[in-house]
Amino acid sequence: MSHDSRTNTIPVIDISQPSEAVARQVLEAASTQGFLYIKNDGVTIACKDIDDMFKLSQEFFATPKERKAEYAIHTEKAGGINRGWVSMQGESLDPEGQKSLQHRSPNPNLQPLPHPLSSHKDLISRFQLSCHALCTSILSLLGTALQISDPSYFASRHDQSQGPSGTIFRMLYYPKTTTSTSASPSSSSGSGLRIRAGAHSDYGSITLLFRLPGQPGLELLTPDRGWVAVPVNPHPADLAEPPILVNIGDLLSFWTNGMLKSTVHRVAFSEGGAGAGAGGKGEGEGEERYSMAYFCHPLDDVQLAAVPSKLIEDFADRGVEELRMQRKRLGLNDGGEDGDKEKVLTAKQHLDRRLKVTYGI
Ligand SMILES: O=C(O)CCC(=O)C(=O)O
Ligand SMILES: [Fe+2]
Repeated sequence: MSHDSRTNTIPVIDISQPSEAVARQVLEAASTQGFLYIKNDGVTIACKDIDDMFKLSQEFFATPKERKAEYAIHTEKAGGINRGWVSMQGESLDPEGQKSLQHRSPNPNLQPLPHPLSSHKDLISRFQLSCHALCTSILSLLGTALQISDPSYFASRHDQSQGPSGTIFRMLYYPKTTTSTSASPSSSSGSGLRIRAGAHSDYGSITLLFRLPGQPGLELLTPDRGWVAVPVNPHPADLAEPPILVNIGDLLSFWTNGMLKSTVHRVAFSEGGAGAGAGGKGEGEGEERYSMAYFCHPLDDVQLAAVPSKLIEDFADRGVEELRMQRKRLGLNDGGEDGDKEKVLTAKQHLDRRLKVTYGI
């Protein structure tokens, strides 16, 4: 498996005019690669808000470490479990330096936020709500394409006005690495590759990922071609704005008998430059990197029973082995620690299991 500039064929889908044909395109990508791009129409999520959020993130991560540490993850000041500032090596999937701030989301009454975020609550709320609106559109298209009798089956179970959920918005910063960290055996592949976020799949239903042109590094694991780079903008000549990258998380995979794919991905930089350089003109310079991820989760008490869709029922036999492997990879016993194979988990129980594996809490 070599690290090179092979790209993949993740489609860019325009969902601004939703139709059954568009829904089928979304399902096709979600059930094969587990990744798709949504053309950024600038309406659901304002381009200026994305730019302003990145500027805010850069300002935040530039503040002194002691200031950020006051809002450390899981502390009361930062809003409790799975909220707050994560420094280097705070996560098990984080071998060489990724820093992040986790927001409970979307929430107009934002958790206590550190400077300078505390002065930009309107922007942060608006951005998170617009992310959620995009997730809702994607979930509705999936419901349509799966021919569920209620096409809003997924979307309504993610209606955040109906109760708490595990939805998290995360601002990420990968600092420039130093010589000493690059020598670390856990983080270097020995082939000039630095792993900045270890191989993992996401916990939730769907994730929206925002990256900056010139800062690639994301790779997904394909069954036939190994690690493949995911460019920030796959068609820079046609798309003035990078499309929004969407990936399916574990939960939507479990929920659909493995029909939708929760694909393993990582962030890796080659020595002397970020990413595999596969993302178009100007990419591959510098090692510092910022990204933002919106991890959309269903309401805590949603039961993750198989979705009432003929397509999913028909898929059940094929998905069995895949789901078994996925549970194993995630450190989840078959049926859970309580050994109850048939038990239907709620979204919260599922998230708690993943957090336990990641943070040991
Ligand atoms: O920074 C990135 O591009 C991806 C981060 C990621 O995969 C995650 O936080 O789950
Ligand atoms: Fe991820």
